[in-house]
Amino acid sequence: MEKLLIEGGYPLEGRVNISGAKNSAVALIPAAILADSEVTIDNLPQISDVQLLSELLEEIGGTTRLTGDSLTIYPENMFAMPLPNGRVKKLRASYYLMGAMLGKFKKAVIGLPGGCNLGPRPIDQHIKGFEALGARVTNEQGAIYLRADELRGAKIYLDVVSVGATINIMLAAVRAKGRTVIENAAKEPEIIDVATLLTSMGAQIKGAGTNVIRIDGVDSLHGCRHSIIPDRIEAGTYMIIAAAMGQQMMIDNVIPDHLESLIAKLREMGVHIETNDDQVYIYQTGNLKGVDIKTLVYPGFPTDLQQPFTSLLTKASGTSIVTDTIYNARFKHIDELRRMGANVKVEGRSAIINGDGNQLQGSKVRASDLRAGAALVVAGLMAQGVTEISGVEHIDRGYEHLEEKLKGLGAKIWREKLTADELKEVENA
Ligand SMILES: CC(=O)N[C@H]1[C@@H](OP(=O)(O)OP(=O)(O)OC[C@H]2O[C@@H](n3ccc(=O)[nH]c3=O)[C@H](O)[C@@H]2O)O[C@H](CO)[C@@H](O)[C@@H]1O
Ligand SMILES: C=C(OP(=O)(O)O)C(=O)O
Repeated sequence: MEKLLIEGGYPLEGRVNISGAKNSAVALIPAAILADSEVTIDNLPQISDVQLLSELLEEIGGTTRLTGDSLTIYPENMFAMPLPNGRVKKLRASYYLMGAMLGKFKKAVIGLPGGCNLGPRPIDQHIKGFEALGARVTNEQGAIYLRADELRGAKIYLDVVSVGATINIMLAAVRAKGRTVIENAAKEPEIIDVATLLTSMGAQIKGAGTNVIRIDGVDSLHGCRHSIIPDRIEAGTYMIIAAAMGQQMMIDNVIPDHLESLIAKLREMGVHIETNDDQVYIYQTGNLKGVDIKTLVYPGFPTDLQQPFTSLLTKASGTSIVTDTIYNARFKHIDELRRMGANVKVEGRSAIINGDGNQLQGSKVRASDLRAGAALVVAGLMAQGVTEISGVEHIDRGYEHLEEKLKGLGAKIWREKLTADELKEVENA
């Protein structure tokens, strides 16, 4: 196990290139199961979630070949191998194997997913969707068993706007007989990306990116080639880093429209931002003003940027209030920020940050989840002295070449193995 070390306080400058989106990649890879010939996915981020999913496709009989940032998936020999345990438990997006395998084989056994511990993360809407399509679904000792004689299109109203349920139902419905209508669907850009891949495979999907998606099932889907959209959460993280420590930073390979809510909030804080088709330029701003944020479904402020944004707010003047309406307990980073000297507390569903005159100090902290890790990286870059972040395996789930990218901007960041004592601490935690 490893830890990240950051010697903070250095101004950052230069360009950083954004990778393909984690939350697209992790749905596109399972989607390839539905094809009857090879699927190539370009602009793939090198992150551990992607590696785990490639291995899962191999477990079910597929072959994968990674060339640079392109993954070719050969689905011809895949079969409905039960996956009740093992890798499926190590990431959230393994739940997409349910929709894809149900669509292709009309059966699947998939262990309940892992992923970031953000409080309860039910999958009842996924199951409601599969059942509406005609599947029998049972939960047996922590694994979901799905079976259908045939899948039939249905009208499905999601009680909660869910990215995962919207994509999972699409994956199964593209092979159902007749029309499926998903109402109150999520509208995230990653949903459009998955619909684009499925359409290139021969699926009939209308309305992805709106709250009503119509899918007309087809008998078979073929291979194709698809390039993943840029990761708006990685881009947002670097924009936050630029606002915190950047003198002049150019962020390349971004779709600025995907980040309107963040851009608006950064401007409200006094950050200077210019955008063009696929770049965001941020330059030194001097004093930052505190702002309030409330996370919402897309196009609202993304919950996945709430944690790194909180770190930035420790530097802003006045009091800021951060409310997460998607995951109201997504505040595990707060105690760690306090360890670094931040004046921040959690009250109910909100974090209250008082940034006045507060200089963070390098400390030993632990990343409890992916974006808590990103928050601690932002804080470490801002802090005086050295910050040691353990729990790096969470960060590796979602940030490609983090140290290289930050070093390219002038950051002092490196990785070391945990000492024997630190390993013991982790084991006992
Ligand atoms: C792999 C992936 O893409 N992960 C993203 C996805 O997670 P994920 O797909 O798990 O998140 P959802 O959009 O499903 O969750 C949104 C809200 O709906 C609730 N809910 C969800 C499903 C369900 O069946 N029942 C239910 O009550 C959740 O508890 C949460 O409060 O969207 C989240 C919200 O943007 C992001 O934080 C994650 O990065
Ligand atoms: C919560 C996240 O990921 P996952 O849903 O994969 O746990 C995230 O990307 O911030």
